[in-house]
Amino acid sequence: MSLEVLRWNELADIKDELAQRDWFMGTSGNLSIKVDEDPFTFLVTASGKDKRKRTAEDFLLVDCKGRPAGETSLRPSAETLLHVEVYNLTNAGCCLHVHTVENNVISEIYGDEGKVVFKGQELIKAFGKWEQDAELTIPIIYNSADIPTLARDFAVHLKDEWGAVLIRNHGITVWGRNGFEAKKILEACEFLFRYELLLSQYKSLPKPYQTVK
Ligand SMILES: CSCCC(=O)C(=O)COP(=O)(O)O
Ligand SMILES: [Zn+2]
Repeated sequence: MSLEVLRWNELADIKDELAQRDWFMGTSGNLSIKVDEDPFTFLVTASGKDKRKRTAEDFLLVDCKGRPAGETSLRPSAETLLHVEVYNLTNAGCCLHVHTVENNVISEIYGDEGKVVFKGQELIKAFGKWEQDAELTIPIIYNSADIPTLARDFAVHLKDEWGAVLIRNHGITVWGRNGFEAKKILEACEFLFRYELLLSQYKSLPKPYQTVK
């Protein structure tokens, strides 16, 4: 089996899992996985598809600038430039972008601060943060409609080989050294977002309802 087919199947499996969680509402989201270093190529989702379906036209191979690497009628994701930045600036092997209600609400609540910080949460260990008082900071960037501008703002936060950036009222983009790691980070982020929202709802209840009987 060629490396491209191997990576295709890996990304298709990740896509199926994220689809089962209903993380591709209204054709939103895009995924990519590195295939080769020389010449540099990666597979990226075709734009505007229903990502809950598994078809032979789900992904296309693109080059280091996000242009189709061969003859195809498929259009790479409109947000391919963000994936290009990930592979250009980090050692990542996979990049995932999803829109969920939870990541959008968190990005709006903390948007003016430009970041959301998590502390005292077991799941920040998914980011390799194992120290007692470790903090996880997820940057939040402005959702520029101009994709090159969005990609430039996003690229500022590409320091490590894994990480996450929220795009305000748009979604989250995560990356990792491989598909397993990127998915782990995405799941951890969505857990933390849901926890934060549930906890703030609970805290807003009048005192008697806060008492667990
Ligand atoms: C209908 S969602 C708007 C575009 C977007 O944010 C997205 O994630 C999906 O775009 P793509 O071109 O990758 O299908
Ligand atoms: Zn998007």
